[in-house]
Amino acid sequence: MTGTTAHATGTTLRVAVIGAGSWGTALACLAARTWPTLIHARRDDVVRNIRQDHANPRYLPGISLPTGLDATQSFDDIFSHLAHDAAPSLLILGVPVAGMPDTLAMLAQVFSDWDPDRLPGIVWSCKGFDAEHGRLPHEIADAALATLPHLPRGVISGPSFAKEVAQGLPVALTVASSSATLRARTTQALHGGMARVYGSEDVIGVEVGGALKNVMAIASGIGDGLELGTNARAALITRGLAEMTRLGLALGARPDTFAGLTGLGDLVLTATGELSRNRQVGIRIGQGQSLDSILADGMTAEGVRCARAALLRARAAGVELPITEAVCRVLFDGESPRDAVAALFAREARTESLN
Ligand SMILES: NC(=O)C1=CN([C@@H]2O[C@H](COP(=O)(O)OP(=O)(O)OC[C@H]3O[C@@H](n4cnc5c(N)ncnc54)[C@H](O)[C@@H]3O)[C@@H](O)[C@H]2O)C=CC1
Ligand SMILES: O=C(CO)COP(=O)(O)O
Repeated sequence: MTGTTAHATGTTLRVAVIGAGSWGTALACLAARTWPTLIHARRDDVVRNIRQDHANPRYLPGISLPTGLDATQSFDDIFSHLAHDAAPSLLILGVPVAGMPDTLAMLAQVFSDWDPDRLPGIVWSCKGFDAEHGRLPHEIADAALATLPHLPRGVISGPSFAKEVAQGLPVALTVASSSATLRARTTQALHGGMARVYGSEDVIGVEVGGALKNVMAIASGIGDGLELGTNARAALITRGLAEMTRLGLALGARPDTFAGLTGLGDLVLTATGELSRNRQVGIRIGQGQSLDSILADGMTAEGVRCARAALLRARAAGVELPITEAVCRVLFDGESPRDAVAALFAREARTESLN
C-alpha cells in the first residue's frame, strides 16, 4: 500500500521517530513505505540530508531513503504530526538506553495535557540496561510515564542490522507489549514487504535477550580477535544463551522467548555478523587495542554500557553470569583477554543445563 492509498482509504496511521541514528532511520524507512512518517534528529545536517537528499550519510552512508520520509529538529513538529487529523499514531524511540529517561520525561510532560483517547502508542527499540540503575527499558519507561498508566507502550527487537533493513533486505522483528493495541499498531506500521513483525507479551524476555546478546557479541568478538576458532564461538553462543535465559527467568521472563528472534536469533546475528559494533569492539579488544581508543569515535556499543549493570541485576537476583563477568573484567579491570578465557575454562566441570 502506498501512503496515498492509505490516505484514500481513511486508514491513515501517523508515525513519528525520535532519534535519527542508524536504527531510528531504518525503522522510519519501514514505516515511511506506507504511512506519513516524521523523524526527529538533534543535528541540523541530519535533518537537511534527510529532507533534501533523502539520505543519512552520517549513519547510513550510501543508502537512499524513501522520499516520503520527512525530518525535523523540532519536538513541536513531532507532536503536531502525531496529533494531526485525530488519526491513530505511533511514536518510535530510536535513541540509546542512555537517552530514554530524558526523552520520556519530556514526553510525559507534554502528553499529560493530551486527551487520553488521543495518545500515541510508544515503542522503544533500544537494547540494554541503564548503566546507572540497572533498569531494563520498560522499567525506565514505567518510571518516567508513571502519571500516564493508560499510555500503550512496548518494545521492538530482533535480529536486525540497520543497514540491511534500510536497504530493504528481509528482516523479522518482534514487538512485545501487554497492550494488544500497541502490538497491532506497531505491526501495522512496520510489517509488510520484506519485513515481518511478530507479536509477544513477554516484554522482560525480549528486553533481556536484546541486552545480553550485546555482551555476548563482545565476548564472541574477543574470541575471534584472539583467533580461538569456530568451536569456541559456538560454545560461547550456546553458553551465552544459557546465561541470558537464566537471568531472564530470574527476572520473570518466559523460557520460550529465548529460543525466538529476540533471544537466539539476535544472539547468533550479533555474535557472528560483521556489521555488529559490539562484536567489532570485542575483536579489537582481542587484538590488543584499548577500550578508550576503540570508543573514541563515539560509536554506540550498548554491550559496553550495560555489562556492569547486567551483573548488578544478576547478583541482586542471585544469578551467576560467568561470561558477562569475564567481559567486565577485560573491559574495566585490566584483565587480559587470554586470562579471562583461561579463567572461564578453569571453572569446574558440570552437567550441561541452564545452571
Ligand atoms: N544499529 C542497529 O543495527 C540496531 C540498533 N539497535 C538499538 O537501537 C539503539 C540506538 O542505536 P543506533 O541507532 O544504532 O545508534 P546510533 O549511534 O546510530 O544513533 C543514536 C541516535 O540517538 C541519538 N542520541 C544519542 N544519545 C542520545 C541521548 N542521550 N538522548 C537523545 N538522543 C540521543 C543520536 O543523536 C543518534 O541520533 C541502541 O540501543 C541499539 O542497541 C537495535 C537494533 C538494531
Ligand atoms: O542489535 C543489533 C542487531 O540486532 C545491532 O547490533 P550492534 O549494536 O552490535 O551493531
